[in-house]
Amino acid sequence: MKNTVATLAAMKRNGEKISQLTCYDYSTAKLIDAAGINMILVGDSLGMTMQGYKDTLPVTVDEMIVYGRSVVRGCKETFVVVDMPFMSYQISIEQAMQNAGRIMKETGASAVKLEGGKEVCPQIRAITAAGIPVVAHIGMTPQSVNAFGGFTVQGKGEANARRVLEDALAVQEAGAFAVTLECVPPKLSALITKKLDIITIGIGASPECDAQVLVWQDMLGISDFKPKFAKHFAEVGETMREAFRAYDGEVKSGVFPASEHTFVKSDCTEEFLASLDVEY
Ligand SMILES: Nc1nc(=O)c2c([nH]1)NC[C@@H]1CN(c3ccc(C(=O)N[C@@H](CCC(=O)O)C(=O)O)cc3)CN21
Ligand SMILES: CC(C)C(=O)C(=O)O
Ligand SMILES: [Mg+2]
Repeated sequence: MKNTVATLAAMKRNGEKISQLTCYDYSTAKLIDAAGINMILVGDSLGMTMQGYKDTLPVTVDEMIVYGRSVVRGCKETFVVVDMPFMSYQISIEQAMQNAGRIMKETGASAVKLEGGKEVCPQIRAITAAGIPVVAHIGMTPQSVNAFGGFTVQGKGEANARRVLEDALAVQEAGAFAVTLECVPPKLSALITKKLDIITIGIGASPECDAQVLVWQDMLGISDFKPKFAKHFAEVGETMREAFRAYDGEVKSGVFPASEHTFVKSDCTEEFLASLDVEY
């Protein structure tokens, strides 16, 4: 079944959990789509996982579009959300709409996501008014890493908890159809999930959230990144390292390629090859 804003909202109403993974390429998108994952996030975390930056700030709209359209081509049923990168929506409503429009037109995604609470509600209102579904993202918003002084848990203490709840209510009121709660403590994110009609998507949050998201390299043990929430569902990184070592060994020992990996049937006879006498 194709996932849409309507089917996802119905899942929340029926108390069914929603799965989301990040993804940045076509081959992985096909695997995620075939597994029945409801949503993909083409996250600006690609600046770290795919490009090796220390944070997400250098990522551009053009880059999000290249990765985003690759993922969309791999999805038949999964709902694709693309992150708006740092400084592509903060400057003005006009800038936010222009970039959200470009992302939708040039990737074929079904929604955009942007970080922030009350301060980005004018942008959320304008983008949704243009018919573009918006996912908000509150709590630990990685594009503010320099303001936070690190990727640290937000919503600690009563004043911060109140602010996170107010942000959640504000983005819902502004028209977001879902909100990501990143590193928001469990009781607070459970309360937000109860209070909101829109979908809450947890990462390092509560199992009570309507949806959960993880970075795909983290859940497969491929990244060197191990925050508390990054459960490994397989050790694919170790499997890859072993396969690379095996390949290296077989190339160097001459075991690979074997005759079944070569085009034996298309070959010329040895007599003919011996008769070749070509000069430059
Ligand atoms: N590979 C990857 N996975 C992610 O989940 C992810 C990214 N990259 N890049 C963008 C953001 C950054 N994120 C982060 C980064 C670090 C922590 C972290 O180290 N958290 C500490 C808690 C710190 C505290 O106690 O305040 C932890 O121990 O989990 C969490 C989320 C989540 N996102
Ligand atoms: C970690 C998730 C929520 C994200 O925003 C990203 O992958 O960029
Ligand atoms: Mg992001």
